[in-house]
Amino acid sequence: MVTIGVFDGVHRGHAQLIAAATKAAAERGVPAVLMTFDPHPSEVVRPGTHPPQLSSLRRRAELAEELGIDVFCVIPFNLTLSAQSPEDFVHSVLVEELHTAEVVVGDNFTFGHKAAGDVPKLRELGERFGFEVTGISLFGEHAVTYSSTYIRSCIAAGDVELAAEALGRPHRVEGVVVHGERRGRDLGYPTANVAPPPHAAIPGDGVYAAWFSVLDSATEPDGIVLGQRYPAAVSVGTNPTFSGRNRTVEAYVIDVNADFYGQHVAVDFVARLRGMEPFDSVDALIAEMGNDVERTRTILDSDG
Ligand SMILES: Cc1cc2nc3c(=O)[nH]c(=O)nc-3n(C[C@H](O)[C@H](O)[C@H](O)COP(=O)(O)O)c2cc1C
Ligand SMILES: Nc1ncnc2c1ncn2[C@@H]1O[C@H](COP(=O)(O)OP(=O)(O)O)[C@@H](O)[C@H]1O
Repeated sequence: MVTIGVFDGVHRGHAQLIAAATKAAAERGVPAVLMTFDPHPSEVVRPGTHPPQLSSLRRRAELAEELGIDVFCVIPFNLTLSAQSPEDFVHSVLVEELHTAEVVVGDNFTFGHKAAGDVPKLRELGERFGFEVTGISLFGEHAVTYSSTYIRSCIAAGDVELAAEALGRPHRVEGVVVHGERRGRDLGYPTANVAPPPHAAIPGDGVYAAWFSVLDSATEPDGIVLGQRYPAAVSVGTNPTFSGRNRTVEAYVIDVNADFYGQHVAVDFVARLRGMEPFDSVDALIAEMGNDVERTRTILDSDG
């Protein structure tokens, strides 16, 4: 039993598809296989068009496993694969490699050269090669169909609450903590500057309440439990008060004093507090940061 797609974000629509796939696998007594592609097909077909990425491959694998997928299979996407006809793709990958008994996909699934294959085409090929095809209707709420594209636009607009509703969890930005301008400490708010991987979907400039966690580490920071979430007030932007140029993601971890440099960390964006502002004075910025921290405490207290 195979389900196929990019599955970026593993959102609630994906979760429904995966639920149908794992159920079908259990009924047949076969492993539930999720087949995905890397790099993103659009980057291969039209270089320079990589969409902002909601989740790393590793994170997608973790989330798929939590949802009951047995085998997470990554097909290296390249021009040769993109040039395959729908028939060749199905024959070489689904039939010869995986001996698929059933394929579960979303109703909008397309495959093969120029996305010429669709669900009816897959059904036709299923009849020819002897596998069943289940098409799942797309899931949404409040008059929107949940999709990776929709969630990317929520995140770009800074609406992390809407993104979280569609994802079923807050949007996560992962990265390594790097050195910044060494200003935070003097302001009274040291910030862990998170350097995300290329293409990561970063919320629009602003200040956010978020959960911060250290993911894995050779030397865990003093007083920090790996994987545990800590409340943080997070700034995304160029620090216009200081006429900064680089866009940074910086987390002030509340009530914590630890050395985060070099750590692999995650920031889970829960709520947007305000926009990024150029303040007239450093004191005005510090006062506003104090407000941000108090609001973050309140929001995350009720978030559990
Ligand atoms: C909660 C919070 C809110 C912030 N809001 C702003 C802001 O509105 N305007 C701004 O210029 N910088 C803002 N910053 C960023 C600070 O300017 C930045 O953290 C400080 O310059 C330290 O930079 P450094 O980490 O490179 O040393 C904010 C930072 C935090 C943690
Ligand atoms: N509560 C905290 N939240 C974030 N970072 C902290 C905290 N306490 C100590 N730190 C440490 O301070 C560093 C940030 O200090 P800062 O003065 O902002 O310098 P820079 O931005 O140049 O790294 C973080 O990378 C981390 O190692």
